[in-house]
Amino acid sequence: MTDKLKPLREKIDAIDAQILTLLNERAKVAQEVGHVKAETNAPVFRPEREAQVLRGVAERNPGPMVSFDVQTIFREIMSACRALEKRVTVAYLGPAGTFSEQAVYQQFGTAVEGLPCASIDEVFRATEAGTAEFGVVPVENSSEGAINRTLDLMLQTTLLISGEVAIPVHHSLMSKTGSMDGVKVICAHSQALAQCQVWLNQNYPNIERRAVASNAEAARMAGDDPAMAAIASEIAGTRYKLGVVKPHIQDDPHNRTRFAIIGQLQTLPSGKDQTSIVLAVPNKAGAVYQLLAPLAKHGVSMTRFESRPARMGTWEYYFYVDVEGHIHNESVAKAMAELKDEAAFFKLLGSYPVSLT
Ligand SMILES: C=C(O[C@@H]1C=C(C(=O)O)C=C[C@H]1O)C(=O)O
Repeated sequence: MTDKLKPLREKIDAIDAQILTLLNERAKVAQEVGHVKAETNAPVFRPEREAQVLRGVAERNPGPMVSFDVQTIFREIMSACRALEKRVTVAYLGPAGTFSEQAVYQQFGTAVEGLPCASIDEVFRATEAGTAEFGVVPVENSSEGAINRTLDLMLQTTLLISGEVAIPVHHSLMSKTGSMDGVKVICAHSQALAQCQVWLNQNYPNIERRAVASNAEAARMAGDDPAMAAIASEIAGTRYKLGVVKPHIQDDPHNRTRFAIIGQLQTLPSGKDQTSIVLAVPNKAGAVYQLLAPLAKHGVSMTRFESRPARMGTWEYYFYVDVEGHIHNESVAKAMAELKDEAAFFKLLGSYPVSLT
């Protein structure tokens, strides 16, 4: 056995030596890119370029490595290279261990400076103030729909959407002891409680459910108090030394949350992009139908349509619309210009690469 392994391990050692040399060659070029950018004060993080690199390695991947894993590795390589130019600071809904933190790493890799914030409002404030160059905020969940606070803040902010990232959301029931003996309350963010309600009704209908600021906060509380259980990610559970009572209790096994990367950056076209806008229409018959006509006219596909009450005491709405393509594409630009003319209110939220996952 050892005789057979020895030459194979020598092969791996030789390949690793080559990988190491190549990684550092790449890192040196990234440093040069950093110097060029510093001369012109150009942005360090370029989401469109990173999306192209990640799509490219998946397209060219000959296997046997699966493309998802190749992309994970290249994301980390780019993250480390980028950190040699400058370590980007990213605000997110904390504390550490939340799905928002996972979304940060999914987009930026782990060579970033995370800035955990107490609320979605604070993520916007920290990014607007420049304390963080980017913020990561939840936009919608596949089971529960829009994250209304984010949509409302998008309306007011001067920031743009620079990118998006979707992550699978798996909730686990956890407690200090790993059992439900003596547990009086199950804590989680209200969204997580909603995403697990069928399972909770079937399994623990008589235990009180309490909504807290975040799942990670619930995990922290459960770590302090054996009478509390938490619904959170297992990452958060590990952080607060919880035992798993039952993994993956979310009602939808494909539960996902989409996050927006917000910042000052207007991302350039990557070749596979999306544009987000907010609109309001005059209060008259057929207005919404008419409003969307420019999309059909210019062959622009709509991928999302969400409404929010305008909260001005009347039955008026803001419409959050995502379309395929970048504002620098002629058809999208023309459709947007016409929409803007027609609408009672129009705001471009940004154009950015479609998320890989
Ligand atoms: C090297 C660059 O800077 C960053 C790092 C990248 C990389 O390592 O490939 C890609 C884009 C940027 O976020 C670049 O802009 O090309």
